[in-house]
Amino acid sequence: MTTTTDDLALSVSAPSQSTSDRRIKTFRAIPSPDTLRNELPLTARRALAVQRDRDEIAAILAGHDDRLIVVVGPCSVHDPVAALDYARRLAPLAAEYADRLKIVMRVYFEKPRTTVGWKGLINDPGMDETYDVERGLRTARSLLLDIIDLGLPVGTEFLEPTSPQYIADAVSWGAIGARTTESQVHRQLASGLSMPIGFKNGTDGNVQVAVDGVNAAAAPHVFFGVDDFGHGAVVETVGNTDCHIILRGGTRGPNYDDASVAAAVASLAKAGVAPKVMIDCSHANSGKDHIRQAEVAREVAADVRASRAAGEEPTISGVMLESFLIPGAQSTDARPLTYGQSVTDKCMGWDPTADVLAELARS
Ligand SMILES: O=C[C@H](O)[C@H](O)COP(=O)(O)O
Ligand SMILES: C=C(OP(=O)(O)O)C(=O)O
Repeated sequence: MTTTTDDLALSVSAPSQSTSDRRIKTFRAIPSPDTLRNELPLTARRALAVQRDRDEIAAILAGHDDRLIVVVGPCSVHDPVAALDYARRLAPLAAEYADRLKIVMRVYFEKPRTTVGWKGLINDPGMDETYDVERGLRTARSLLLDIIDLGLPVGTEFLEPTSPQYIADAVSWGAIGARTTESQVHRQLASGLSMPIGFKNGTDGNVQVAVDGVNAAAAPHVFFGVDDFGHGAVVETVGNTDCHIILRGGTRGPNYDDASVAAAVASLAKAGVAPKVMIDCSHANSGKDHIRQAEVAREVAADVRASRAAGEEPTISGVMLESFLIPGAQSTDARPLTYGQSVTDKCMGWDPTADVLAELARS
């Protein structure tokens, strides 16, 4: 290659200008998934429990088990002590209603934001913008193991495409959120995840994007990822046929009424997907009003009861509730923080949660 006078002039005026990483402040190394999993092992006993729970959830979604899946717990985990305290209250109810409900604790470590905000315990465990992701991953994994030891299956939203490598072995059910349900990256991810996955409808209420997500995740994919040792890798998946949609309402209002559920089932049938739906009683279905969540859950319970009484197989196979020890929500900036209260969306308190679980069990 010949060097021109222009090249020479450029190299003198800007000798070390790189075109890459112009907006990156730092890269910080973190342990590989393999290192963290060895440090906090799932163990054979817990792995058996996770596999049994995944199988039971998949059987409910396939219509082979007529229990109702109930994903219940805080909007987000910020304090592992309070989350474990919640799990200790939930575990006896999960055992008591086990013949009618499959209770899964909502243990959400990654929060998708409408614009900006705290992104969850893995991203910033101190909620102080120190972003100690290594501590976040360790705390998250350790909490999952403790909850499994109480006999509860764990459900979480998968948001970062590489974080599942650190925790997914301990998760029995997963969600792809309303803000990422249309994302190819998340559909590919779901196609390789080992547990049933629910796709939320879009924030605008578009259900078709969730149906498309279920269909896309059922197919095999090849994409960029990270292997167990943290090395860049090409990932090939076999596809995940245990996926379903979650109706969470949208900007035009709730979508858990009979007509909306029937329309969603018709879209699923048209796409050749099993007509199984989970209703999120929170978010746009409750207008983000935590007190309204209980009413939504009661209406869903009545619907399930009515279809059973009519001898029909209910299309609603699950519900989701955002619930914590103390009702409502507080700011992430509050100091001191109120123990057991959400720092993201408003949650139902413990007592109404226990009442709703009893009602769902009766349905
Ligand atoms: O479930 C939690 C929130 O609704 C979601 O993360 C969006 O939060 P935001 O609108 O407060 O950013
Ligand atoms: C972020 C959540 O919900 P959605 O994606 O429906 O907004 C959530 O369930 O925490």
